[in-house]
Amino acid sequence: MSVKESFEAAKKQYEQWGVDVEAALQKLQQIPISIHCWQGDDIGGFEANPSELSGGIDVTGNYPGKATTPEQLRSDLEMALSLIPGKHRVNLHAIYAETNGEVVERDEIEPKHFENWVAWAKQHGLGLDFNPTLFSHAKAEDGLTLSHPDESIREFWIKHCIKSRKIAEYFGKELGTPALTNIWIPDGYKDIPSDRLTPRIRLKESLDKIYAVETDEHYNLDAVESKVFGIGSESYVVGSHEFYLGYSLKNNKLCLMDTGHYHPTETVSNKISSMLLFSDKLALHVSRPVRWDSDHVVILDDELKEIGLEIVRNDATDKVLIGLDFFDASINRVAAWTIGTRNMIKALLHALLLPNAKLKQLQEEGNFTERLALMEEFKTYPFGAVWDFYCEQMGVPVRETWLENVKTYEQEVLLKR
Ligand SMILES: C[C@H](O)[C@H](O)[C@@H](O)C(=O)CO
Ligand SMILES: [Mn+2]
Repeated sequence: MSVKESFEAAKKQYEQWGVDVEAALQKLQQIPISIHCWQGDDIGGFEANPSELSGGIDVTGNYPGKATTPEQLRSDLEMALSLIPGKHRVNLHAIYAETNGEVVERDEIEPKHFENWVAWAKQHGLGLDFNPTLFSHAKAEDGLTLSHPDESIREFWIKHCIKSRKIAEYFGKELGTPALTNIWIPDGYKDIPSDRLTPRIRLKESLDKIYAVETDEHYNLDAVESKVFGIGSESYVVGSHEFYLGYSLKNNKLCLMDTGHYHPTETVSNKISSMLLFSDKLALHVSRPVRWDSDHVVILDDELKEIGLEIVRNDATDKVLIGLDFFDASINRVAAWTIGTRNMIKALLHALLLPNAKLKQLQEEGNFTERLALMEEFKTYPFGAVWDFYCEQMGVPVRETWLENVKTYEQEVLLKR
């Protein structure tokens, strides 16, 4: 059976339950995923005076072919994007500035250092998102930045964040789609703090100063990302979930939830509906924590499907800005992007193909038997046939055939670096 024939047969099965498969595919095309550039070079960046990766995050593995120049990174991203159905976004960090070998301090970065990225994004019809980089730097060596007791250090990072928001605003203006500027800081303590409040007061004051500088919301949206612990901040993180949830609600910012930043049995999927009741938008970093915030490549597991469902059945595809955040250097990095991003899209498609209205109705009626029966039976509906058709229709390889493209690219490009 051809991909189209399998699709037609699958479509009939879904249609029996009132699922409009064509409409689902249309909708799916309109959901952008923000693909993080840092999977391609193990969060190295291109600064003229680079520092070792710090901030309590870690990339393990030594797979050959890592991108070491902006051109290589863009070429690798192009390769991955050619294997991923749909039009997406690329998420940059400040350390990906291009300064022609000149040392430009982080508090001095300008839009001109990202002109090549913008030209490239225009060429490929991509949106861009942005992150100030408050780690891998001498002024973050003790693990404190915006909450640092030393005012001059705080001021340095405040300026860096303001400059970053201006760069994102430039992205938004140039590309016609607002950029999300996400602030994540590593600040915290290894051991039990004697004062949890004072660093949080300082963080709040620093954020207030950053956001006192206005940007146009047509071009830049602001997000803040919390964390539960990191390497070296096991006992206390200044920017906890409660801190940023409170801050974002009070100050009309987006709360960004990273799926690796919560306690092991705490799920982000269960938070989305509550948060959307009190906030127009929220943002995600979809990752896969294995025992800790290990940032493994995203797989199509139950939690990913549940996240897709919460976005789709709550009609929140325009309200939840989906970004990815994983970095695995033990496998081919182009494959890592491809696997993780395709899985995120699969989770959304899976959700779009469920009879969500019917399932909601069963719950309202208290018919939990039928609710469970249908939810379980739909797990073996021919979702794969619809996914294959979507890939074919969008002009990207069907099923695992994309692996051949990656292997050829590895031989011809990556292994020659
Ligand atoms: C590189 C990212 O900004 C970083 O991973 C951050 O988003 C994070 O999740 C830290 O744990
Ligand atoms: Mn993250």
